[in-house]
Amino acid sequence: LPLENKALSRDAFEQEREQTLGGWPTGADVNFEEGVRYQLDLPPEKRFSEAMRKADETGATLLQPRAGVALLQEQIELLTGLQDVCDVLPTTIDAYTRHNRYQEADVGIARSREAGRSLMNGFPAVNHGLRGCRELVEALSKPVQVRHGTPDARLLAEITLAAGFTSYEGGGICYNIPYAKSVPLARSIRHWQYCDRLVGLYEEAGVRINREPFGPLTGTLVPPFVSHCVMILEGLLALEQGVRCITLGYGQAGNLVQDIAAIRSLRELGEEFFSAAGYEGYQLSTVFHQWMGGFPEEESKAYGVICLGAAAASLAGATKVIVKTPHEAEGVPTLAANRDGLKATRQMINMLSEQVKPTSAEIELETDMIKREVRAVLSKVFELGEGNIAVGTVRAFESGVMDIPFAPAQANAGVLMPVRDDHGALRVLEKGNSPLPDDVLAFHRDKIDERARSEGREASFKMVVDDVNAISDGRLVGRPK
Ligand SMILES: CCC[C@H]1O[C@@H](n2cnc3c(N)ncnc32)[C@H](O)[C@@H]1O
Repeated sequence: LPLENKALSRDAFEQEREQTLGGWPTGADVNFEEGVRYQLDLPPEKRFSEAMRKADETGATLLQPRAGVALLQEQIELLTGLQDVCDVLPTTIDAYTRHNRYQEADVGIARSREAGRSLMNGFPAVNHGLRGCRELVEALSKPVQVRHGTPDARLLAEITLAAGFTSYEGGGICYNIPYAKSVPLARSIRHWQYCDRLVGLYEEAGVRINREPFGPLTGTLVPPFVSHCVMILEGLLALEQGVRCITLGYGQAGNLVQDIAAIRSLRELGEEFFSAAGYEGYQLSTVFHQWMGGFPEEESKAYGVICLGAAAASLAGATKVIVKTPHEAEGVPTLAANRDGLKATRQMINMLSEQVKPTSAEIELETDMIKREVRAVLSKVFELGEGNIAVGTVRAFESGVMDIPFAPAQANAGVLMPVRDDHGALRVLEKGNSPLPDDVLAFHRDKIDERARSEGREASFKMVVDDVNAISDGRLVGRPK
């Protein structure tokens, strides 16, 4: 498949659609015009783009959990049990569906029915099909989003969008590099151009669907500039396919100054690059994911992590926060645990939302640093692409210009290495082939040296390992034992 950054033609799209809808019997129920009519009939309070627009208008930070179980009635009960303590709803999709293994998802459904409880780690929306997904949407009073990790998410998009989901998470980079081992990047990017074109066709028919690239990536010490570059590239690729409502994401790193700077710079860089590319009339918002790394097992300590994430999201002015639960260290949370994480987050945000957002010289410095890093990397990506950012992205990963720490994908170089500085901010210990300017690299090195001196040890991979375990062990910086 030629990889170009051009809106897919209607012919190419229709041809590919035939084959996509044939991927599982439930695809046969999907009819685009019927899906558009269903979407147009949804009331505004069930439309994600409306909720995000109002939140940015009023300066609110919306709360959203993750939630997905195998069976339809249980998913309806679960989301019904969550919707009074959150602002927008998820449906987290199971791992079989994420890898297009619908036959095994069928078995998972049957075994869950026999067991009388969910034996899957998410909702198999393709197997439940248009009817099941519509029943879910109709049972709820708030907007619902598809959350998953699918390199080839075309059939999932066709079914869930026609069913009335009004937001779709993911992208060709963010759902490949952290989620797949050997899916060629060109292929996942191309498949996500289909998903974005489908959203573009809904948009052209008057239905605004929100698209949310997955910001945290591997969720392990990812420096802000690294995920920001992925967010902006996926935003540009989506805009070219006709998407006009985009939420750029970022995973909490832990240092408050850096997290606030990360969210503020993400929105500003989004505006900068999207308007420089000539796009206008789009809706841009941000989402802050509460800590995605290892969690303390004790629920009391888990609440500490959840509340720091809630505070950071509010102080940063994020449009939305993805909420964790006190069961994070165990696995799929119970409804009660999910509700408790949301209520603790709501308490924190309510207490902060009336306060003046803090600014400081440190936040300004961090914001400026992130912007310089992103501009340096993206200008190299554009150069590599010779006018085609899709090809530029592939070449950037092949050459290590873009490199995501701790990613399983063969497409990822895996040389760039982050480490926390003495205040817990993420710095670059090993730059790999990242084209960061020398003075920026010197800034990172000085910050790391400061920690090495205060800990009386050399900066090393040992520090990184200590940082990976620090928060589950009760702190931010992985100090020597
Ligand atoms: C981004 C994926 C990791 C996060 O996603 C949560 N997660 C995964 N699957 C489910 C599910 N089926 N229901 C509720 N939360 C879920 C994990 O706990 C973790 O925080």
